Amino acid sequence: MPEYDPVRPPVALTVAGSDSGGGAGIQADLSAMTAHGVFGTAVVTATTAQNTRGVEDVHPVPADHVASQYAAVADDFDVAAIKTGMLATAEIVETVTGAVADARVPLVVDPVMVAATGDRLLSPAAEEAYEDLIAAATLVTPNADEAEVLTDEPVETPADAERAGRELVALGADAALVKGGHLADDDGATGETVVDTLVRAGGKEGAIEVDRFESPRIDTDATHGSGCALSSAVAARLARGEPLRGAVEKAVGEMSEAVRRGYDVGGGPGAVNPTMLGGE
Ligand SMILES: Cc1ncc(COP(=O)(O)O)c(N)n1
Repeated sequence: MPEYDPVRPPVALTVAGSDSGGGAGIQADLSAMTAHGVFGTAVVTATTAQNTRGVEDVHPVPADHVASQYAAVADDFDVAAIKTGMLATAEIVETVTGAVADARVPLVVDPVMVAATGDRLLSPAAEEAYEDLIAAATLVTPNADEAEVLTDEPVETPADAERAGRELVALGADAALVKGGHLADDDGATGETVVDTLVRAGGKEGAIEVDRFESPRIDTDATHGSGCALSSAVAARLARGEPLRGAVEKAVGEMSEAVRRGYDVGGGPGAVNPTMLGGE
């Protein structure tokens, strides 16, 4: 790996929505990237009028302006990894898929559909448009609900998560991390442990490799921004040149601390603290 130069750090790009409440979206992504010593550039896909209690209003950015933001960044910076978050509409999903098609850098796709507060962040018509973006992904990071929508099958246990991960890899993603925050155990109970399942293509002779990462379940509803921070952490590590499996394992491991030390700001459930991420 090249020696780290703080004046010329690796550059990553987030393509995501703005959370006026600061806990998720672009705001969480840039904090997570900075915590990794990675310079964050940002293409804003939508602004949300949002706080810890919910999403009041969503204003998608016109797709041609999403494309011009992307071109401005791609023309000037040596972007080493890209992550996508909230893409809001089918047109924006398609525009971003077209824009990243020849980027030739790792692409982490967090298929944001619904906020932790239950508010929709993606038009239902856009769910199908995600297939082509997933096919281009180095890693796709759905939670159980998003994995259900993307694979059309229930995702309730780690075994289901593995099946969904295999299906996302069959769609063309190099790897899928199906997050286990909302899953029961294999035997149906909600246990002390959260199991995140990583399915990767490209083992020997095309074999699929499966890893299960276990973390202690933290009893809190202050998980706002956790998906954004995790996918940005993986993108930042990939921008630093780390291999995928290790990047995911470290990012998943560090998320416990980001949740445990979450911010208690605003009247609703608080947000994770992305500055806890980015260790060696
Ligand atoms: C702009 C934006 N992007 C993503 C999320 C998802 O985050 P969460 O599921 O934690 O609410 C969000 N609420 N707002």
